[in-house]
Amino acid sequence: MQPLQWNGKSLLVLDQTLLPEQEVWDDCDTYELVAEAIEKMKVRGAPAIGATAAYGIAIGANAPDALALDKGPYLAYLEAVNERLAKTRPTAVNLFWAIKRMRGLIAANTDLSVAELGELITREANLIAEEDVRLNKRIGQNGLQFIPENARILTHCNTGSLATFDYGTALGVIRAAHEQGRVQHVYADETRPYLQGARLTAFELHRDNIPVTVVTDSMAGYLMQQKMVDLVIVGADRIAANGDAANKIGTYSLAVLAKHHGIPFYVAAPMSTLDYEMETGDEIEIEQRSADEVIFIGGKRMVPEGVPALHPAFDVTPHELITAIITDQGNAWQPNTEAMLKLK
Ligand SMILES: CSC[C@@H](O)[C@@H](O)C(=O)COP(=O)(O)O
Repeated sequence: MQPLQWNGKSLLVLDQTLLPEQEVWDDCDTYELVAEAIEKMKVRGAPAIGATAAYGIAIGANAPDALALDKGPYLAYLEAVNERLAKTRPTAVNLFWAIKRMRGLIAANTDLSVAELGELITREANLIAEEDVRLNKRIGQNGLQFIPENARILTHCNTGSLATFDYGTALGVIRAAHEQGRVQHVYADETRPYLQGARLTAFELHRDNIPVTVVTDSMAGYLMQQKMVDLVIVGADRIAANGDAANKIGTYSLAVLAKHHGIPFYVAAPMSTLDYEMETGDEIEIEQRSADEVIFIGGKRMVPEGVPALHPAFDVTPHELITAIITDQGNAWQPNTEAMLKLK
């Protein structure tokens, strides 16, 4: 199930905060509405955020008021659109990758008319979305070698169709392995506090008839101890030049547990998630979200009044804990700076 639908003028965004109970599509016809959809996590997952931002820029670039501007003010306005979208979420580098790509396109085509630029930007957004699906399928194929027959797989957060334009990254590998009959079972961590695993991964896999069981995040160690897991595979929001990988909070704990139990731990991501400008994961900004997202579940208070809560939305898994990074360009086995450079 794709999380976005482009109708040529506006972007329909499937509100993932309401899944699995309700399937509500928001019609975002201004770039501000697109920015808010990313901020409120109606659309989430690194590649999906990148594609959404690209469409946000296309919507901004083709707004009637904008098309009425002269070239100079139009270019300045486009930069304001880019800046607004860049402020939505800090950790997933795909957002900044998409904006950088649009900036480059605009800079290389300033000789075009305002209307032509608007059209060019829309075509680029469509290209980014289409490319995403193609790259995810390649990630799926590149990851197949790591999935044994009858694999019992543990995954975290949601890295599927809903987190991309379609197919998925880590879930793309699982999908590809399932197509070959290799998947015995998938355990989906519920992924507190947003429950992307329980609400979204379980929703997607169940719909696609891939056997899935939801476990709470704290059950992972038990599962590994009971020899119920053959491998762990997760996605990433930003991977530094040395292979350190930022992903949904709780990923690091899984990697430590996997190491302790001698279970391979894989990270799957498109090349647009690799940030060679950051030498190590220490440089990655971790989004700090509202404590209320931890304190309340479904509107019900879970923490006594007056007690604070923390909500770092991501953590960084050091490269030493990662067995291989799987990308559309190939895989980095036991990733380090040298292995990561070979992918570039
Ligand atoms: C293919 S998605 C990879 C990551 O973006 C995913 O694992 C993740 O951490 C998503 O976080 P989210 O906060 O739901 O946007």
